[in-house]
Amino acid sequence: MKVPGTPALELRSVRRAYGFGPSATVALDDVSLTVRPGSFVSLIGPSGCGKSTLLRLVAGLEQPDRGDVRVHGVTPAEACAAKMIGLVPQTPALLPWMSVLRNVTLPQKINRGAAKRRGRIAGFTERESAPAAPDMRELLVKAGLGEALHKLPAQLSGGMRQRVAIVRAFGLRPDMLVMDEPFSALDEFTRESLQDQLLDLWDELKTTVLFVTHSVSEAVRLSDTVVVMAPKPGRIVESIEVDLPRPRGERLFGEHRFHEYEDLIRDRLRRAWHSDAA
Ligand SMILES: Nc1ncnc2c1ncn2[C@@H]1O[C@H](COP(=O)(O)OP(=O)(O)OP(=O)(O)O)[C@@H](O)[C@H]1O
Repeated sequence: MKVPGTPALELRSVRRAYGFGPSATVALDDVSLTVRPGSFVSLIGPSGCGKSTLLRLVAGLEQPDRGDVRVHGVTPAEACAAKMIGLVPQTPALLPWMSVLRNVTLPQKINRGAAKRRGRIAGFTERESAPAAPDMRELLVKAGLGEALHKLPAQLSGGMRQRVAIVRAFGLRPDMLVMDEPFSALDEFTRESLQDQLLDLWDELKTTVLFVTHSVSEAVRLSDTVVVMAPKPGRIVESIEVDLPRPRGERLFGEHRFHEYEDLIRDRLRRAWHSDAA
């Protein structure tokens, strides 16, 4: 059960393999990770290093073969039942027959009981158990979707649709938002503008974010911690704390320290890649 003062996320010696015997794929081997409440953590690493597997374990969609996963001290299944975890997939899953506004307000209505369920989990303070539902119309306007409130998803661009999905996920006030390469299909300009809006929402709503990306600059710009992973077996090779001031606007791209972090992470990724190729 949730215990005050526990990490937002804790993985201890987690192993997850697919298949059996010598042909098994070890997607995650002896993975341990601790995430502070309210922090922004990115997972980065070559294809097949277990990033999505890690997200699925955190979201309670799969079980580890060994080790333990806790979200605020409770199991992912308990955390999901209490709607503590929000998921933003690579491609936004919006209901095509509903307006933007209804797409984001409907889950809020459906999940009204979530606050009560959270309240039943021992250790929640009153404020934590019933976080105030944000005004979705206001959040949509802040995310630059003021003109699109009554449009259908098919009338929006890909970037706008993803923005709606992000607002919807934040609107449920999850304690942990799990995002699997949410911007990978977008052009660079749209991507940067969505990063801005994600950072604004994160700053306002103080949600812990676990974010998968293949982009080094995106990881540095967004994160408090960048977790570098390597494949075969999938594992964490290094957690890098990004000590850059916030807010991290466009000016950051011109700063020397930003590029130093990029170089450091690229170096660790190269090593991870070579260790795989060796
Ligand atoms: N359901 C499954 N059955 C069998 N093997 C799987 C399954 N899911 C993942 N794997 C294997 O586990 C390893 C880790 O996969 P995972 O999708 O977690 O990696 P990833 O880092 O997210 O990769 P990518 O960056 O390409 O999305 C890969 O070798 C993959 O083939």
